[in-house]
Amino acid sequence: MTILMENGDGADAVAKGGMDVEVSLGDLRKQLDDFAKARGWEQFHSPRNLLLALVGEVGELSEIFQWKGEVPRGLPDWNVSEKEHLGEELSDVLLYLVRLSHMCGVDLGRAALSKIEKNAIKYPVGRDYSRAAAAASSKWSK
Ligand SMILES: Nc1ccn([C@H]2C[C@H](O)[C@@H](COP(=O)(O)OP(=O)(O)OP(=O)(O)O)O2)c(=O)n1
Repeated sequence: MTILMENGDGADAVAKGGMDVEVSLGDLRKQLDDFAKARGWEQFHSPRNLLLALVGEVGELSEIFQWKGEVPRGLPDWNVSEKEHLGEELSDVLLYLVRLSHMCGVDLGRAALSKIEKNAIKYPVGRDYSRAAAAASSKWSK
């Protein structure tokens, strides 16, 4: 599975013709493998440890938004340093997720594509999703 990494100001950079770098989950998995091997950290990268590290990073990500109230898409009022910090925490979450999946023997790209297909079946196009609460409930259509 390939994801697009945006250099610069996220969605704005793309709109302004900023450079995109293509990165595959496989690339990240391999780099994380090399990173852990080089430091003798494989012994610490058990599924449970990685899950706890992932949750910790989700906490750090949440702290960035904590007490700010709702923020508009694209975060137009955030400065470069705030966006850089956000990018770092998002990356920590992604990297631990990729590593955790690998250590659990799950092909994350394949699993994600399959889940998107299941989501599309569960939430078919054309239904009334105007009530957000209804769209979030798995029982709403039964
Ligand atoms: N045993 C470890 C420790 C770190 N990392 C990598 C994955 C994360 O991308 C990043 C996390 O590093 P830190 O634990 O230093 O966390 P932060 O970067 O968030 O630093 P801080 O908590 O000081 O803000 O390093 C790793 O793979 N295995």
